[in-house]
Amino acid sequence: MALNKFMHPRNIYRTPPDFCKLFKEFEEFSNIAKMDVSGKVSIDFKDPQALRILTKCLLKSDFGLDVIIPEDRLVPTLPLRLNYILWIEDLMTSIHREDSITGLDIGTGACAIYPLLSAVKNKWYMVGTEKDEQSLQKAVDNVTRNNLQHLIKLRNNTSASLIEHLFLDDDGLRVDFCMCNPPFYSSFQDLYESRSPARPPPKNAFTGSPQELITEGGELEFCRKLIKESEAFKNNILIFTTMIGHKYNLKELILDLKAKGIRHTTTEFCQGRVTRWGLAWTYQDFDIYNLVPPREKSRKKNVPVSFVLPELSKQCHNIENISEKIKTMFDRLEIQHKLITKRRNEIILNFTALRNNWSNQRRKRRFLKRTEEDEPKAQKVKQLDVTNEKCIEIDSVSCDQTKDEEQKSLLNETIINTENNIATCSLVLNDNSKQNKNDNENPLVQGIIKISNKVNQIVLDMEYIEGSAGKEGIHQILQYIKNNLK
Ligand SMILES: C[S@@+](CC[C@H](N)C(=O)[O-])C[C@H]1O[C@@H](n2cnc3c(N)ncnc32)[C@H](O)[C@@H]1O
Repeated sequence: MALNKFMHPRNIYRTPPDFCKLFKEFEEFSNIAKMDVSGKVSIDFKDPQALRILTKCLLKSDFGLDVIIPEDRLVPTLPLRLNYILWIEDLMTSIHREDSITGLDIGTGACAIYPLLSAVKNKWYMVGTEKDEQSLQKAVDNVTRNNLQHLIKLRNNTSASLIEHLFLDDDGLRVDFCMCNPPFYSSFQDLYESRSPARPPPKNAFTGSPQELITEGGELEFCRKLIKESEAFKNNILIFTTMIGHKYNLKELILDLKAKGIRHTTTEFCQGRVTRWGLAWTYQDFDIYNLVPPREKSRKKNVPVSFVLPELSKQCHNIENISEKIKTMFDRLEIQHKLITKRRNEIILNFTALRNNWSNQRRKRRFLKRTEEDEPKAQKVKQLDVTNEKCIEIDSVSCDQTKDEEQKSLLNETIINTENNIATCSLVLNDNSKQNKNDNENPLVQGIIKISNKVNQIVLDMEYIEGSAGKEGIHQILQYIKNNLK
């Protein structure tokens, strides 16, 4: 399930870009795109050049920006960049900062993408820092080409600090916010290992230079350093923010802030099938958590799917017994579960599935039967089952997206491929192996199951909380329960 609907409500890319329009408008785009007989336009998301041109054309058509994206640097994903800027807009509005806003972008990259978008979209004054001289030079060129020097100042950072260097020359410098998209990885090995060898190669192109992707200690240490430095400049920057690529790092950083009693809030940046997180903290008297609450909260208002359980036998038809049966099924499926509430008329469990063990049960049973009937032949079949696991799973996953939607959804997630996280590179629509294996720490499905007694009926309510399989995962697990409840 694509996450586009969870994009920031003001993100223009909630409506996927019109490829036909780009095809007509930009010769460059028409050179890398294909138009089929029905007039549908598609591009090869595996081709970094295609991604670069797509992003360049979108920057031009949607923001009037003329940007050169160097071939050896990241192609910035626009849906994600916008999600971050829109969240900062919300933070600024919440503290009544509306005019003459100044922001700081730490590690602005060769496109100076955040300063450029912030300047044209919001007329914010932006300071961008960069430690890679080549990227800095390209960034300066991009700012000059767009005549935005009056709003954007770029600074070389030759120091080991993240923000301290800015205040050494000018301790009176005041900015409303800082933002940052840190390099994710601590080493080439970290970058390489973030992708499990068990997974097929990513479907989308990967771009980015080592200096953009790697930093000592990875993003966790980078952000910790920023938090530490922020203490010394608590009155120079009203709200500190950073983007985070891994949820487990977000959790660690929240613990750090909590331990220091620093006010903070978080958000999710959803685009395509990839989620990133935003963390903001302040030393000012702003209750930012309540002013701009974490977005996950609103997502939890998912409508549960309900099912009235058929009565199997009078003695067994009670919520305790049903809950025990479901727990046994969850154990069999390696779905972790925990009792949340037990009342006279309801039992509530939460559950987390890290891998899909519920699909193709019939097929698996058939294989098993054949194994019993014909041992040597079955050995071969079993082998096939393992190697073709992905193909088999693909059959089982109901995919309600048309090819058209696939292309659109790819736009948002591809781009993530061009970002710094290879681990999520393969989260493309067609890659249903994700439905089966989840090499990240992200759950495949996380939900809540409520078994309740309602007017002599036992009702099962299942609610989706999060997970890469989306609500479809909940429907599949419910189907498994229906099929196996005896
Ligand atoms: C993941 S890239 C992000 C680039 C751009 N902001 C974007 O979102 O596309 C991280 C950038 O931070 C820069 N960087 C790393 N450490 C830095 C530091 N201490 N000061 C300034 N820039 C730094 C890198 O050179 C790289 O360009």
